[in-house]
Amino acid sequence: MLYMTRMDVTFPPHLSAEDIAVFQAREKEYSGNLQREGRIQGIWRIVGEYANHALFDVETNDELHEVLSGFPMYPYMKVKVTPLAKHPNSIR
Ligand SMILES: O=C(O)CC1=CCC(=O)O1
Repeated sequence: MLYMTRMDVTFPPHLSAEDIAVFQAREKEYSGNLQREGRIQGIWRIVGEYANHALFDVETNDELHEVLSGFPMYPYMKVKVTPLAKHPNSIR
C-alpha cells in the first residue's frame, strides 16, 4: 500500500546545535535503511521549509505507524498521512 506523507520538523529551543546534529545523523541512517529496503520509495524537501514529502510502500497502517514512530526525530515531527489508491486514468 502506498502512502504519501508530509513530515514537519520543529525542534524545541532547548536543544543545542550539537543535539540537533546527532538527531540529523541518526535520522539519515534510519531513513537510508528504509529507502534501501524499498519501504520509502522517495523523499523530497519541501522548498523553504524544514519539512518533507515521502512516499512509503508498506503492507499495513500498523506497519506505517511503526516505521513513522521509529524516526529519531518523531517526537519533534508533525506527520500527515495520505493513503493513495490507483487513479483510473493512470497508465502505469
Ligand atoms: O525532513 C527531514 O529532514 C526529517 C526527515 C524525516 C525523514 C527523513 O529522512 O528526514
